[in-house]
Amino acid sequence: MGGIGILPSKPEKYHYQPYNNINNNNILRIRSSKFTLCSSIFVFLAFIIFFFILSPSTSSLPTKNSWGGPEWEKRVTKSTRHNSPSGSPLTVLVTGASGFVGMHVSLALKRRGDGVLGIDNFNRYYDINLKRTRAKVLSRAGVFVVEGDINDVHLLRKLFDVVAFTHVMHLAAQAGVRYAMRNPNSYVHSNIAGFVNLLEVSKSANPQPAIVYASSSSVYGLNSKTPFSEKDRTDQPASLYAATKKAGEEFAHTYNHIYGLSVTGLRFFTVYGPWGRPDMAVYLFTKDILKGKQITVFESPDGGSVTRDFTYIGDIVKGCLGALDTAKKSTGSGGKKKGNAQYRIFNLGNTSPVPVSELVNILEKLLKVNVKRKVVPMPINGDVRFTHANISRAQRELGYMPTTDLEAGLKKFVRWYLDFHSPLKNKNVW
Ligand SMILES: O=C(O)[C@H]1O[C@H](OP(=O)(O)OP(=O)(O)OC[C@H]2O[C@@H](n3ccc(=O)[nH]c3=O)[C@H](O)[C@@H]2O)[C@H](O)[C@@H](O)[C@@H]1O
Repeated sequence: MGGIGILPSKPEKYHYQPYNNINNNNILRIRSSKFTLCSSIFVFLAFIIFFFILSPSTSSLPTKNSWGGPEWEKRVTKSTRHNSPSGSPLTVLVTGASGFVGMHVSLALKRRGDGVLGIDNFNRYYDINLKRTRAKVLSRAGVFVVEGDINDVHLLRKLFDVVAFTHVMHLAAQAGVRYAMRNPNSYVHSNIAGFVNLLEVSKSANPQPAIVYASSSSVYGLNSKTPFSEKDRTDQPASLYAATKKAGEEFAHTYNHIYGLSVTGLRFFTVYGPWGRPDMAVYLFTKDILKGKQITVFESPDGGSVTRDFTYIGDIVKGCLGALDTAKKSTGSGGKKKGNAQYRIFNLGNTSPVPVSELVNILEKLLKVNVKRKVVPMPINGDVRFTHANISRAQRELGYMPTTDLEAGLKKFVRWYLDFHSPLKNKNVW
């Protein structure tokens, strides 16, 4: 893992001691300071080993990092080459490229001829094999995914030295609403520190890229006005995850204001589909239903159903591309603002909330298995009762129009799931 804590957290005072002032007393002091230095190094190493290797709170951090060298640079440059017969192709850095949304967006960009480079830390929050396989699919399409962390300032600077990115599609995050109570630090690390690091490097780049970043429907928290509009309150987060996503939005605004970075935030509403995340309900339920295991379905504290505005990945990809294509250039360069820059935020949802119980009914029908379900009150872990997107702003400004209803989208998911997990499948074909 490279680069954790590379940006200084505390200012330090520099003590200068001239070389020619060294006498015998000083030698004794130097010896004792050597001892202090050695013990400090030992304590420091013990700290590093505990926090970055052994500590369970950082177990989702990547375990290896490898980048640099002429071959690596060649691959970076090749991946960002355009292949577009017309128009003005983009050069996009996609963070979290081996994630669910990251893989789909990277592929879509590459297929239409844009230059795309991915970065992903391949952490172990969920099945690493799924992430590696997504990276293989990308590699076959000509997208190189650099293995590294967005907290690594040296790596990010190097990437901006090698490539003049026009856009950053920032999708890297510690995802999952419920896991945030178990491991809050990993959310702060990725969703706040990592994002700020990326904004820092982007604002200093010349040219500055336009930033499009993933936010979440969870920022609406306890808002009860439906459908959720971008103008509604987002200052009542119900989960630690939501709080870090909201913080990300605030940092994006600050960098837009101070440095002239063009920023666009996309609030995704429970995205599902092929290559989806194993920690999410659609994947989780499918896996357990097929194993004949009982699934747990949450209901609201008053006994009502919990509903979500489930949004199909194909629709989300169109929204992401719409945001990239309409993003205006940043106005600053090399860390200096030269004028006001574009600042936008959009809901990307499906505008038709479905109760989770209905999601289970559809899966039951598609999988042809009688579902054993246990209905329990929603745990107090930050889940919200319902989400429902008002998408008129995205429709107007991005041409965003979701076209996949839950049943059609689940059909595609199930087909992929069965294929991906088929014991007959030769894994090398991915
Ligand atoms: O749209 C969003 O903002 C968020 O959507 C999802 O969060 P969530 O809506 O909780 O998605 P799932 O984990 O797929 O859960 C969907 C629904 O199933 C319910 N569920 C989940 C798991 C379970 O065992 N039982 C159960 O009833 C949840 O309460 C929720 O209502 C993602 O995990 C977040 O990363 C994302 O930011």
